[in-house]
Amino acid sequence: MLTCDRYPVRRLPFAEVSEEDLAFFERIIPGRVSTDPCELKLGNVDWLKMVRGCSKVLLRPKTTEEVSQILRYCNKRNLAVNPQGGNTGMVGGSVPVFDEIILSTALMNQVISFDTMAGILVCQAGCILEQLNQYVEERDFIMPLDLGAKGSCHIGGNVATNAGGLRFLRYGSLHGTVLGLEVVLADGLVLDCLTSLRKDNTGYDLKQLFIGSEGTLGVITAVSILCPRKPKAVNLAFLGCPGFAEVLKTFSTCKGMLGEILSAYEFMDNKCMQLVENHLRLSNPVKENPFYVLIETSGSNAGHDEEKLTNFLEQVMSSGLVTDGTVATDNTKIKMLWALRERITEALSRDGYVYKYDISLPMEKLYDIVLDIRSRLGQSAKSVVGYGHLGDGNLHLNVTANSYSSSLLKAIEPYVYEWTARHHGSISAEHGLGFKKKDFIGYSKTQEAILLMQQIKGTLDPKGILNPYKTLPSSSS
Ligand SMILES: O=C(O)CC[C@@H](O)C(=O)O
Ligand SMILES: [Zn+2]
Repeated sequence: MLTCDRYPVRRLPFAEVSEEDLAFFERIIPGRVSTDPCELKLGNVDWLKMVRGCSKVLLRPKTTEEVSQILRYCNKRNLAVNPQGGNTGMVGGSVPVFDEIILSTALMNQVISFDTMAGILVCQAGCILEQLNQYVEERDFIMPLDLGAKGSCHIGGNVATNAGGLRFLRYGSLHGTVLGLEVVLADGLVLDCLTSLRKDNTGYDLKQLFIGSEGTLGVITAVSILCPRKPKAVNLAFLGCPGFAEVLKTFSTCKGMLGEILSAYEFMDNKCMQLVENHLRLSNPVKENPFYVLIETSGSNAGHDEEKLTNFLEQVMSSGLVTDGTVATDNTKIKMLWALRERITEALSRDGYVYKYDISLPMEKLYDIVLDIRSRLGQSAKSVVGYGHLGDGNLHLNVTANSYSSSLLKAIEPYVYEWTARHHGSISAEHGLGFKKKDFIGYSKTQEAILLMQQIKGTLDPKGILNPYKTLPSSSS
């Protein structure tokens, strides 16, 4: 179903792509202008198959200069543009809503430089996260972020959406690790903020505006990012907890006993475990429990880390916070245990139509909303699950049903957002607002803040050609 048929959205008065436009693009990027229906089918739909546009052209620039020429032209012609990276987003931000031109970063995939002393990587926006991680690992570093979608997401898309992921707890947000950006603005101007300095307090830090702006303020073409050293020892513990209170106490114990080597603390409920078992045929490595946690440590001395982890495990097992567990130090088992958590999204999408919520809440309230929604929806939902980045106070609440139903949607929204706002949480912790959540921004931001965002958008993109219908609320709402 087309997005414009499912959702109440009206096409803004942008121009339509003409034969002359296509000829112009062909002159700038010969052989990289696609009107092929099969390629467009892929570029028009998000990977969850929940939003679908009807773009008629997909452009694949290789250089910043090409992006600049394309945007300068589109801005003059009043043609709307949808920047697209790996198209792995969760909120419909990376696909057109109507017939916006798809500007893909897929061919902008070159590493520009790597400073082996400082661990600073400079690369084009279309580099795939997993490939970058391999590249820096060969040089004894790792990327500061890791996501389930690493095999296809682009670093430019990660930065544009301020993706969080599994290493956030240790290495923090991209607002801290991104040192510089090169961005092409709506009128084609190239904004070169691609520095690699750790410290630079000269004026406003403009790059921060583009981190998390979801392609609405400019197209990120290159990124400079600080990479941590590759840890010498990595351990992963997969533990079963009898209740959510124990999940929280285990976290607190873990912070005290493993603080400096802790690199991830993730949780999932038993319903998630059942879904990965049933849909993906993965097996539960521990005895059945209401909750499971994954604790990763990354350090520089295997012996020390093991001793710390053993003491911690003795403590949580003897106090009954954890009833069963398994530990992995070798890569194969580590990957196998991570898959149980990383592949929940995939298992959910095989369960049916998925309603996704990505919420920040005070940690002690994190699971209450799952219980509340589960009892509120009763039999009308197939599964209501909770999992996520507990260490960051970030819950992924997902509801599945056999098919899309507007009455089920009405039972969840805006209830979930009201609940979140009441507890001073965020209605989008790490996935952004995209198309699907933009009209709910008011639950997490004040009117003054939203107005200022609209003014910034108006200054940088006066015609509104960049990723329209995304991030900021539609003027009628
Ligand atoms: O599918 C989701 O809702 C969450 C996806 C991702 O952010 C994760 O942490 O696995
Ligand atoms: Zn997540």
